[in-house]
Formats: sequence, structure tokens, C-alpha cells
Amino acid sequence: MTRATEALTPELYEYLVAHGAPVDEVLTDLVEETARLFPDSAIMQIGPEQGTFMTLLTRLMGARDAVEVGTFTGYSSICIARGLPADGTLLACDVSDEWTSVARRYWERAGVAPKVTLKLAPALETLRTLPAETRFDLAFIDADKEGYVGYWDELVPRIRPGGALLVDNTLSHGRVIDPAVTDSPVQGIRDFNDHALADTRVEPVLLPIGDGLTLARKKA
Ligand SMILES: C[S@@+](CC[C@H](N)C(=O)[O-])C[C@H]1O[C@@H](n2cnc3c(N)ncnc32)[C@H](O)[C@@H]1O
Repeated sequence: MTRATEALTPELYEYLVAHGAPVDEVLTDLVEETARLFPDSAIMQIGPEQGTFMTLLTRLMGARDAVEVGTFTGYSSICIARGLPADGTLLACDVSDEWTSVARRYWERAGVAPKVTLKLAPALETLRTLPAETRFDLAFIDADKEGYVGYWDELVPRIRPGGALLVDNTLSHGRVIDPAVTDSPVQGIRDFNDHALADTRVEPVLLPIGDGLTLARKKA
């Protein structure tokens, strides 16, 4: 019995990753290619245990229609798309043609390309112009941190009752609790965390996966 989450040493983290479902060749190659092409940005990819968790969650929920805000080179989108059924859909939102051109190649290799629609535009615009009747089972937010509250407010009404939202980086590498840190991405995360907690339409939990992953269930 314990009352707190275990702090992970690098060795314990390695053990944890090694005891989840193994990462396949497609994702391993994607990690390698992203690091080679975009060495300064590769850190933006989600980690292997988070990807496995997202695939399992998608599958466990029986999600069919999903949306992602922040695609980069495609790691998280592949993890979500793999959890969707053959006729499932994923709307992937990003602004970078350069980064998502890598994602497009890997969607083909992963066999998920028919499920994915890429929208290259500021995500707030994309979400605001969705048809009023659009409903998603699952949303994943992982883009500019200052935009999180706006994305959340567009997405919550579009999630079906019982559906879920996942929001990445909600611990900001620990900076959320450091009053000396006042930069706008960290303040964006603080604002978002308070906003989600106060939102009576959802039941949220902030999980210590990766850099903090908020999971929220839309109430019926
Ligand atoms: C942290 S990365 C996403 C990482 C991705 N989920 C993965 O697992 O590889 C953030 C992404 O958000 C995109 N982005 C930033 N501002 C955006 C905006 N206003 N609208 C849409 N996408 C945006 C960036 O181009 C970048 O690809």
C-alpha cells in the first residue's frame, strides 16, 4: 500500500517501458528519423509508455471518432489511430507542413492513413469551423500551451457524453509549481489546469505519465 506515486529514476523508467507492450519498428523508425531531421524539436514527441496507454485507452473506450490538436511527426496520431476500428476517423490538426509531411509517410507505413484527415491551419480555426453536429469520442490536446483553454472550450461540447479528453504536458516538467517561472507556456498550463478542474461538465484526473497527462471524462 502506498499513498503517493513513485518517483521514477531513469533505471526504473527504463524497466517500466520494458514491461509495457513493445514499441514496433514503425514507431522506432519514426523516433529515429524525427531525431535525425529535427534534433531540436524531437523532444516534443510523446514517450513510448504514453503512446501505448493512448492506444489502449482508445481501444478500451471503443472510440470511433477522434481529434488531435498538435500532430508534429505523427507519433501520438499513430497511437490513437491504431486503437480505432477500421472505419474509425482521426482529425489531425497542425500548422506545420514540414513536420506533418513526415507524419503522412508514417501513417502510410503504419497502415492507418485511411483513418486520418490532416488539417493544416491554426487549430482553433479548424475546431470553430467544424459542423455543429460533429461529435468525437476522444480528443488529444498537445499543441501551443497558451492555446489549451481555447482548444478545451471548443472540444468539450463536441465530445459525446462518456467520451474523453487527454491533455499533454500538464505538469510542465515541474514548473507549474515554481512561482519563479512566469513564462507564457507555463502560465498557459496553469490556467488550463485550473480551468479543467473548475469545469463541471467533466471528471478530470492528472496522471503522472510523461510530463503529466490529464484525462477527463465528459459527464452524461
Ligand atoms: C508537442 S508537438 C506535438 C507532438 C505530437 N503529439 C507527437 O506525439 O509527436 C506540438 C505541435 O503543435 C503544433 N502547433 C503549434 N501551434 C499550433 C496551432 N496554433 N494550431 C495547430 N497546431 C499547432 C506544432 O506545429 C507541433 O507540431
